[in-house]
Amino acid sequence: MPRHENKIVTVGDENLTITDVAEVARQGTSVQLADTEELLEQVKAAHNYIEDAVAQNKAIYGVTTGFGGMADTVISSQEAAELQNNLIWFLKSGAGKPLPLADVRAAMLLRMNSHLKGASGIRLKLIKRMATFLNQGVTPHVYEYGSIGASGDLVPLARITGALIGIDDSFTVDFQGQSMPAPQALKKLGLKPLILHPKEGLAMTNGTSVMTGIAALCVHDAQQLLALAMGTHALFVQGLAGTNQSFHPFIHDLKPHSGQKWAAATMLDLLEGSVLSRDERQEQQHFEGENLIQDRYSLRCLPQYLGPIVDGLREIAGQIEVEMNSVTDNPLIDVDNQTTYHCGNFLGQYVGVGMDKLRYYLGLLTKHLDTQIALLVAPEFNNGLPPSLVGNTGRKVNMGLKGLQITGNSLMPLLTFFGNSIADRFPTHAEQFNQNINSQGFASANLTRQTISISHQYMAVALMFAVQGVDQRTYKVAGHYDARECLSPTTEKLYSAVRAVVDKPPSSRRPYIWNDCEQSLDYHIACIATDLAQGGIISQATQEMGLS
Ligand SMILES: O=C(O)/C=C/c1ccncc1
Repeated sequence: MPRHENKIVTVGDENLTITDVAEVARQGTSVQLADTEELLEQVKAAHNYIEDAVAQNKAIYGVTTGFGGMADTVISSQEAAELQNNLIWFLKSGAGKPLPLADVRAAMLLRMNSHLKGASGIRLKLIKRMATFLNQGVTPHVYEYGSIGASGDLVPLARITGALIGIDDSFTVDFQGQSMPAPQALKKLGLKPLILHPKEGLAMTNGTSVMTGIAALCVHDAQQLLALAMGTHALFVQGLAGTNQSFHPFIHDLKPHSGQKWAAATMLDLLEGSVLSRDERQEQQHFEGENLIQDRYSLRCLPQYLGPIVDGLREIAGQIEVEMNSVTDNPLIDVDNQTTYHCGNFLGQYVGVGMDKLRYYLGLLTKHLDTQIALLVAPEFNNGLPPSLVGNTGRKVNMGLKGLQITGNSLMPLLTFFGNSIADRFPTHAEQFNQNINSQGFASANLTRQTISISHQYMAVALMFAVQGVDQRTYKVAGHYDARECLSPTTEKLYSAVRAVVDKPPSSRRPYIWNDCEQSLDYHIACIATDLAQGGIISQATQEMGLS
């Protein structure tokens, strides 16, 4: 994992952002606890409240009672610690493949953050242990199935907790790339195994941190995909010799949805200075009836189509940030009033519904790109480009980007399929009817992670079409194939980044794809998709373009 040497994310005093989560989870940025006296006192006071309550045999759910549908069982103060340690055992029931390490890191960061609000009754020692794991690159192995997102992510968080305390060798971790039993990892870190105190097992496991961690990373990636889609559309408009007139502010001030206005203004900026698209902000260019006087809907209605996606994504990002900075266990301890509240903040409904919507938006986003590709390959609609964007038309056996389009066509329906919701499909009898309503937030976040990965593959295909399209439009306009000279200066950055990633420098003599047999398109897709997944050269370009 590349380390962000200079940055440290402080946890506990301010709200964490989605960027903070992405940096800690993926780039190895270090974390530190805010050392505000008041904050740390609050955490200690909540734990003391629990210790006192147990000593006095007070009835508190999950502390001196059994769990969930067995909350009618009385637990004595002598058994109160064992109850918590046993919780980790009965929840050791995950299934499937391991979750990506970055997702588990995100989860640990968010669990720390939640506990530092001082309403959970957990020892500072345990919270600090999560920081140590994050900073030392030690990540518990967690399974990808096992949470219904109702009493939070009980099963995945139990794996994390068991590893943090080193309860048994069957709880394993990744220690800087090496798999090992958690107790061995603790030894290497100079830490001793811990026994959970009353409430601590519940405080650790009863929360939305895993699904929210995954969701935060998905939102981060989706924002990047939206930025990239904008840049790619701007290349498509240029490849198709489209107009910028439909993005004129006059139009969008008359239907002023914020996402629509943003999309229109962004397209105008992206196309500024292009000699490939038609600049018709003032008036219509020369028209002789050889083509439609206005562009087809996928170009002309671009802001109206993308607007709800832009606004929707913004809303989801806001909700995920609130969830990230929330306390999500039960019961919650009110130190000031020396009392506890039974509640259900662990229900991950905002994550479930938000991630359902996010996948739906990703499906819509790709469907639109697929439509532009369909225009680009059809001589009837592409304003004079060769069929399937064949490079060397003199070589009759060349079929151009036919296979590439089919690959894109195989991915797009998958993405709209994944746009189906899961939050509305829940097990009706979960946990003795106690968790009889549940969010499926974890499943929804996991499905979204898969959708993001397919979207990266799709986006690679779209970018390859965009590059070939603008090269061929350049030839029509300027008699050579080096699109850098004709593109708007902003979109030139994206174009050049793609050419760099596939290691095919632009040339005035040939477009990106000339003869079919001269490159492996599957290899190019893989190079671009990997660059996108890693936030590489192409993401840097969208940042320089002011898109992300
Ligand atoms: O009802 C709750 O608040 C929690 C339920 C639960 C069930 C199983 N394990 C841990 C917590």
